[in-house]
Amino acid sequence: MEFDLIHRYFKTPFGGLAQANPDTVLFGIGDDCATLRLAPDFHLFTSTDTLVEGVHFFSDDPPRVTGWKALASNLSDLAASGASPLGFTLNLSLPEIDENWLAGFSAGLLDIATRFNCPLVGGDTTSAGSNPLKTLSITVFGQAPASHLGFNRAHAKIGEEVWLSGTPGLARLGLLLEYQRRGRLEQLCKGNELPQVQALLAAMPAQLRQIAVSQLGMPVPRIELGLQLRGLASACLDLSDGLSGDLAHISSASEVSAILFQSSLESMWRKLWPEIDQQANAAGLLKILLEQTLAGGDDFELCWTAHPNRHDAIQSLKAGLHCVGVIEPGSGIWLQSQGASRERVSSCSFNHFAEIQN
Ligand SMILES: Nc1ncnc2c1ncn2[C@@H]1O[C@H](COP(=O)(O)OP(=O)(O)OP(=O)(O)O)[C@@H](O)[C@H]1O
Ligand SMILES: Cc1ncc(C[n+]2csc(CCOP(=O)(O)O)c2C)c(N)n1
Ligand SMILES: [Mg+2]
Repeated sequence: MEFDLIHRYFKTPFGGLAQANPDTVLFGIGDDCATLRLAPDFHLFTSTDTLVEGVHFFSDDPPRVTGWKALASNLSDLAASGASPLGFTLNLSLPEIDENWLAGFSAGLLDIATRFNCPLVGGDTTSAGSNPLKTLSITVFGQAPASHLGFNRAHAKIGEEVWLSGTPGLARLGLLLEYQRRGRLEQLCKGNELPQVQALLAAMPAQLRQIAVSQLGMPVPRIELGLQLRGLASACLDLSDGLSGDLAHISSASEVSAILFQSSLESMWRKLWPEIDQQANAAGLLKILLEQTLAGGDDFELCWTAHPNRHDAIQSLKAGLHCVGVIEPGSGIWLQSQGASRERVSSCSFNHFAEIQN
């Protein structure tokens, strides 16, 4: 039965993509192992990520969106390492055969796989047993020249600048909107945070709401940017848990502190939401926006450090890159306000064993 499924939903399209990459995929779906060829003098990069229904995606999410996001979150790890995609494997654990879901899921997966030239080369399909929820695991493979050793989290140095791509925090707004749409917003907001978050969501222009929901469901992994940052960035990671939690990985591995400038984070938001200053309580809205940016999650944007003499080269790579902070001696993450006072930011990574789920 599962052989039939694999053929119908996964082998045909991805077999096609694998055939389009004969120099890379020597053997794809159908054998005990897939065989991938690295370019001469290239290193293999690999990363794995699991999506669990109800934890990483909603049960009623369009399956196309779930298919896209499953591979996007893995490609984002390659991007953060400055590696280019070679292929991926997919492990599916399903409570039942839902043909509609499988058709949508494989369409979303094919879409992003084609866009990033990353063929499906193998996997495993099992029943979820008595577990009623779907679990999707992807392992992605990529390569980079041996001269590029990735961007080690321990390589941030004092005096370097802290950069962000896109607008971290946007996916968190998307998540808040999706919880609100399902009448479950209070599950994401602690204590008296709820009315402030409701005010923020109510003030968002319709177009920004759409962008936020799309950033949550269909993030675009920053593969090209990761390649461009080779030789420019020192430490780099992708933001999956949230800016404060993920940047804390760099500060603790590099034994430094990271100072984020409130004014730079606010200008980042003003570019996307220029009308915010016309709102009655603009300062209050910006404050909540910054809290969501720091606590965030699901952004799949890149965060990196680089020597200031690389500033112009980085700024000219593309639009939408923001220099938002600096690396200093010390430890932890700090938010520096306009008045020069500094507050330590408590790192609030997504905690799988604490957050309220379904
Ligand atoms: N069960 C495990 N066994 C071995 N290593 C693990 C396990 N879980 C996580 N790791 C490793 O721990 C490190 C941090 O894992 P984590 O999943 O937080 O990665 P990340 O890149 O920071 O986040 P994300 O995967 O969401 O992008 C990674 O190097 C990962 O390979
Ligand atoms: C339905 C639903 N509820 C909550 C969230 C938020 N969320 C789940 S896992 C995670 C961090 C990264 O996980 P990991 O560390 O496993 O990569 C975040 C921010 C979501 N995406 N969907
Ligand atoms: Mg990562």
